[in-house]
Amino acid sequence: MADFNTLDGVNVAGKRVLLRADLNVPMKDGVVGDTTRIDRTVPGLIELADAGAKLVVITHFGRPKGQRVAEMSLKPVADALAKQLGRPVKFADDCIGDAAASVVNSLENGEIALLENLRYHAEEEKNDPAFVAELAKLGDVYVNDAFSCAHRAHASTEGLARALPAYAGRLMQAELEALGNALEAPKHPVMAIVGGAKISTKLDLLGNLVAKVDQLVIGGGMANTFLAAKGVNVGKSLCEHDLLETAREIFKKADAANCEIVLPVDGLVAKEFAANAPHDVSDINDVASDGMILDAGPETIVDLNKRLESCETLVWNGPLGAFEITPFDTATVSVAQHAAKLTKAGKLLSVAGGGDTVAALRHADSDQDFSYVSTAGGAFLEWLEGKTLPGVAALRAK
Ligand SMILES: Nc1ncnc2c1ncn2[C@@H]1O[C@H](COP(=O)(O)OP(=O)(O)O)[C@@H](O)[C@H]1O
Ligand SMILES: O=C(OP(=O)(O)O)[C@H](O)COP(=O)(O)O
Repeated sequence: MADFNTLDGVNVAGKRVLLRADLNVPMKDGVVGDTTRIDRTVPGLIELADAGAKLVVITHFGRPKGQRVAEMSLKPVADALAKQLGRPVKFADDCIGDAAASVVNSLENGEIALLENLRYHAEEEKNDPAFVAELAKLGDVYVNDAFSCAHRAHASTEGLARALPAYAGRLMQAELEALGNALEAPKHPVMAIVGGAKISTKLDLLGNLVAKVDQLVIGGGMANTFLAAKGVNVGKSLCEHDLLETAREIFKKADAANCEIVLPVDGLVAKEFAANAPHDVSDINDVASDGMILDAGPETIVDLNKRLESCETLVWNGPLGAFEITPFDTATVSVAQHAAKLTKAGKLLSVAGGGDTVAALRHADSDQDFSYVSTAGGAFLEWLEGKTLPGVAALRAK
């Protein structure tokens, strides 16, 4: 039995259900680029709406840092959500105050509304009690269906669970069950691939992850900080130069835990971040000082695919390159397809997660063949570390 409150047996008819979803989806030119997070949220919303709830969906989008950044409005997401639901979605252009209240008050049983980006208010990430109270006014019960945000102790993921009767949504429940089944006692050797661009928020967790896995492949933008920590010149590549000491600590922890850290040996280097930008294959020690490493190179790809063949389990968060722009999707696509092939042949258990990682696997046409694809990236890695996730802890039976 789950050690958190689920929706089983909860009567939501006529109640205002404040549901925290994660609709932080990849967006391209103002249009949702990958609907996985929406698709996975929809069945839980339909269950609640059909049970007669007045459903108020709240989510963040991007990192606007408390500002009303127009490109981070949820309006296009409301349209995509309505399309996937096959039902109308009312939209309020603020998540608190009169704008939110008037939309919520207009809901009939079974109707659905989406409120504007929670992170337009800096108080959201601060888990500010007054902001929690403002949000709590909009609901009779709270449902957290955002497993991919459960590693954040924010107002909408943690504070609200303390302010209202609180339950795990169906997606949250399914994610925890599926990850538990797949990875509670993973078969070794275990390889983790961690790439992507959220370096500062993911770097710390790598220090614990090295104790759980046999090989840690660091790729994408994340790799550059580790390469720089080893004295490699990464030119103008995405790199957090103030985190080099943290990266060095992780090398030490990996050594102590007998975990091999695998870094790229070559890269595709371009002078601009653009599709089809002129680029060279460069040895990792010869990156031009005005160049950016936008993908792993061919030698690295061969090495990673070979390593995968002697692994039993793969966990993956974060693409190996800027996969949205060709040809910098090459490494991600190749490794995804190889892992999918090994999984299909019954030789590998593969679990991947993260908003962009899922989009990358779809782009590689490999998502169907992975053993499990989670909507979560950072939260999934923190769960794997064995950390208590604040968003889950707050749902524990009280
Ligand atoms: N070498 C790189 N340089 C710049 N950006 C990169 C690089 N490698 C990957 N990225 C970017 O990382 C982003 C995904 O990172 P992240 O958000 O951490 O993944 P996820 O959403 O799956 O957790 C993608 O937009 C991709 O373009
Ligand atoms: O996309 C998300 O996480 P992920 O990149 O780890 O998959 C979540 O929406 C959390 O977003 P955040 O990392 O800005 O808190």
